[in-house]
Amino acid sequence: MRFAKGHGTENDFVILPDPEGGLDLTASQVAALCDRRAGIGGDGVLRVVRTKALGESLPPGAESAEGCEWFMDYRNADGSIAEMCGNGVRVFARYLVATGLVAAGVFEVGTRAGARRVTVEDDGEITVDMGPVRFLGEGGAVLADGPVRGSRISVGNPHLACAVSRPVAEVDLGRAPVLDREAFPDGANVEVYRVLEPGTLEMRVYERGSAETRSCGTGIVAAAAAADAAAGAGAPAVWRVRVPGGECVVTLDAGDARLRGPAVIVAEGDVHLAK
Ligand SMILES: N[C@@H](CCC[C@H](N)C(=O)O)C(=O)O
Repeated sequence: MRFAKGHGTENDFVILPDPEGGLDLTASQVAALCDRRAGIGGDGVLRVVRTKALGESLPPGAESAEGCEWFMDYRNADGSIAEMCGNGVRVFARYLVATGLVAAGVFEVGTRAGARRVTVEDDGEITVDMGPVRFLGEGGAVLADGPVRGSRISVGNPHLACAVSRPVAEVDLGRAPVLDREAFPDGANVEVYRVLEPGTLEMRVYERGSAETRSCGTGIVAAAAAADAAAGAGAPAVWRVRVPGGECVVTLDAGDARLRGPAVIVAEGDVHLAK
């Protein structure tokens, strides 16, 4: 099977072109592909499929994806399915353009959270209109080195964005955060962030289904939105978010968010899928 490998601020993905939807990708095949020793290695898999060829109906709320030519079938490294992946959409868009499947400019990508508009910027960076950012109240988690509290936020997928007062490098994300199952029935991605100056923050994330990653687009948006809300009147609305893998820019606009940053394809080849 052909594959490509790409990343957005070092959130890395195995890309599987399956335009006509013939591939019945199992969770164990995804986990084998994402294995960093026995496989290609990645935080997730992006299956590139025509929306018309999808062998499944779209979840409620994702109807707007029906009009998109291309659908990002996103899987976490453990094989679980997630509604949205902000860096994944940017890498997916880069792949579509690099392979000539779509002309550069502005186009839409279908996801399980609905259609997402993508802009290929003149400098090569990719901006995604991430849709609405929904605040769902407060929540908490227990990390390896203690409890944290923050905002429960949906960016299509669930997040808990927690402000911390120490450098994020000092937070122990070596173990899966323990979440309150009632507040997070589907689990959550947990971000720890610290505002460095108005409009700039640093963030690390423990992703549902993928453990700690070096960046997470939806998590970057969730952290920026939480910081912006905490800043109150006169908040910057544009946030530079530094993550271990680089930096992205989030623009918050009337409840919606745009995410801008680099996305690159680094390899392509053939891979044997596990049985
Ligand atoms: N890395 C992604 C988020 C991927 C999905 C997440 N792990 C989940 O299960 O919700 C991003 O860039 O947004």
